[in-house]
Amino acid sequence: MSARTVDDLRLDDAPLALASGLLDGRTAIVSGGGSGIGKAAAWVLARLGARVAICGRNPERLEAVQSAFDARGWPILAHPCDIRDEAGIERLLDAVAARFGLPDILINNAGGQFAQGASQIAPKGWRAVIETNLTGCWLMMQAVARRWIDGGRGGVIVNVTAANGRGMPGIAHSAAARAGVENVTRTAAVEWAPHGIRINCLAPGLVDSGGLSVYPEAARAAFARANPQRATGDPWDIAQIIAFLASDTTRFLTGTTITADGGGALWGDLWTIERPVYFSDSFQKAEIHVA
Ligand SMILES: CCCCCCCCC/C=C/C(=O)SCCNC(=O)CCNC(=O)[C@H](O)C(C)(C)COP(=O)(O)OP(=O)(O)OC[C@H]1O[C@@H](n2cnc3c(N)ncnc32)[C@H](O)[C@@H]1OP(=O)(O)O
Ligand SMILES: NC(=O)C1=CN([C@@H]2O[C@H](COP(=O)(O)OP(=O)(O)OC[C@H]3O[C@@H](n4cnc5c(N)ncnc54)[C@H](OP(=O)(O)O)[C@@H]3O)[C@@H](O)[C@H]2O)C=CC1
Repeated sequence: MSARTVDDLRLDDAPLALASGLLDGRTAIVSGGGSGIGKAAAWVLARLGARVAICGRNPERLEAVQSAFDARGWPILAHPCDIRDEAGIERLLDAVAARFGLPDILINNAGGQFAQGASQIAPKGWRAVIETNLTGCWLMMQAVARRWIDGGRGGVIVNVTAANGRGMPGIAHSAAARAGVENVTRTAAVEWAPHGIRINCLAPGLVDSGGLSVYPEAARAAFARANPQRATGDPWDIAQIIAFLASDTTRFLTGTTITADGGGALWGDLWTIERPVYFSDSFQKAEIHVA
């Protein structure tokens, strides 16, 4: 696991931070479990003993993970679902209930965005990202929490957001959505604590998953230099922290956000679109055009 690329992932062999068997008897739902961070999370949770249900829009990706789990004898449910569709979420939860019973863990990982300057984003694009990264995440957490509350039992939610503390130049819609998820997490952590529901966020910095292919080549080339470690993380790094947050090891942790970004919140200049000349090393102040 030293080379931090998704191609090098050895999901079966990479060392686990937590004791195997820690999640024996638990059921976890992982949204976006067919690829990248969600797929790695599904693997970690299964290796720790959990039964796993994965969802996403693309059935082929889910089926590939299902086949891999079947080959290992790990219980899995692969159920296509768009997290923006509340009726679809109810069907997902019904399918999980029929197969495994009420889930114990929700990993709210599905999400994505496109890179575009803030002044250029069309209303439809803004709504698509907010619907996915904020509303979709919310619909999932509310639907699962309702079932826990109705069932008189608690559970654990991990919301995967993105490191947004210094803003996210080039993805303003996602920055707004992720900040919203982090705040509703703090709110729900208080409101749902009486029901034994714990909820936290994990905010990754740049992680070398297939999802990065949507960014311009020039921006991608600079990603690995945009933090003090001068490296991207890999999905396994993030998956281990997801499992940590999902386990009873963190039973005293709720309403918080863990940032895993190689120190990018402290140092580094990240652009998901082409870096404006204003921010280049060669920029001279006289170049500023003041009307
Ligand atoms: C220091 C700091 C550390 C910060 C460190 C953190 C950095 C974070 C880096 C994050 C990395 C990742 O998340 S990597 C993983 C990300 N994976 C992805 O992003 C892939 C998934 N992305 C998506 O699925 C899409 O982006 C998303 C829009 C959300 C999906 O929605 P839909 O399928 O409904 O959307 P579409 O139908 O495709 O498009 C809807 C509209 O959105 C707009 N739109 C869509 N794609 C567009 C594009 N490329 N360019 C312009 N506009 C676009 C158009 O208006 C579209 O309308 P029309 O014009 O009518 O078509
Ligand atoms: N890689 C990175 O550098 C970072 C990633 N993140 C976030 O981490 C999460 C995982 O990303 P990553 O693994 O890197 O990238 P991927 O693109 O591989 O993963 C995104 C997953 O979300 C699913 N998804 C997207 N939209 C929906 C939807 N509307 N309904 C259901 N599923 C959906 C996708 O499946 P499908 O397309 O089949 O629906 C896919 O499996 C995302 O929320 C991402 O934004 C945050 C910070 C940095």
